[in-house]
Amino acid sequence: MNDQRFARIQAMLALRQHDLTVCMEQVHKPHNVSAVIRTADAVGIHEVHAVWPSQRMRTQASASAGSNSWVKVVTHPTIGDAVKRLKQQKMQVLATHLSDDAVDFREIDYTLPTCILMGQEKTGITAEALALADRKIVIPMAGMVQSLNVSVACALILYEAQRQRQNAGFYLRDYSLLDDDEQQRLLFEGGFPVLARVAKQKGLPYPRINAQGEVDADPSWWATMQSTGKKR
Ligand SMILES: C[S@@+](CC[C@H](N)C(=O)[O-])C[C@H]1O[C@@H](n2cnc3c(N)ncnc32)[C@H](O)[C@@H]1O
Repeated sequence: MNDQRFARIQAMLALRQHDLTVCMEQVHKPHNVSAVIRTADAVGIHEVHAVWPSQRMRTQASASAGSNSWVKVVTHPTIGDAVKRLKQQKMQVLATHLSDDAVDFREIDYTLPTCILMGQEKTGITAEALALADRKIVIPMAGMVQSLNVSVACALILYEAQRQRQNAGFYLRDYSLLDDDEQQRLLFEGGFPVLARVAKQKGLPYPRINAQGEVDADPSWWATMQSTGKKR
């Protein structure tokens, strides 16, 4: 890949906040899912979670502006599975909830490993999610409507987290805290999208990207990439 692209992806990797995430509980409108993913990318979130009964989540390309390829979406069959995994990662799990006993979202310390649970468009957060969460948070409302759009609410909270993390120096790193395999995946898929697509189709492992931003693969890997797969 060219030097500029390589430098840009490396800079993005260094700013990724490995311990900040969002979990969408049955958020089902594609434009909302895509808008959440787009905001996640903008604040440097590398992985978001979704409770979704089927594996495939529908997103809307125009609302995500390409951010889908940079943000990994991990789906879970139940909220219990999702929260279990997040707690294994030592995250504080914050449920967004429109209730009197929820705390103002600006009172939270987002420099701690944090997951924000967002609820379904119509029905909101489930009772099960509320029971599993560590705290409930709310964005104060002073108008006539009861709630905000889910992606708007998510953006407000994520940018408060971004503000706190920026003040704490979390966006000043020049090295990435993501694990090496994940950095390599993003460098290959972002730097060589056509090769990545072919490698995926052929079931080939991704090669390493070297310090110059080049594909470091042996001749047999290239030969398999170029083969048509047809028998002669
Ligand atoms: C349209 S709201 C759902 C409204 C639903 N009737 C309820 O009572 O929760 C969809 C989601 O957006 C988020 N949300 C919207 N407004 C919010 C607010 N003022 N504070 C916190 N979260 C909010 C929550 O995640 C909520 O579950």
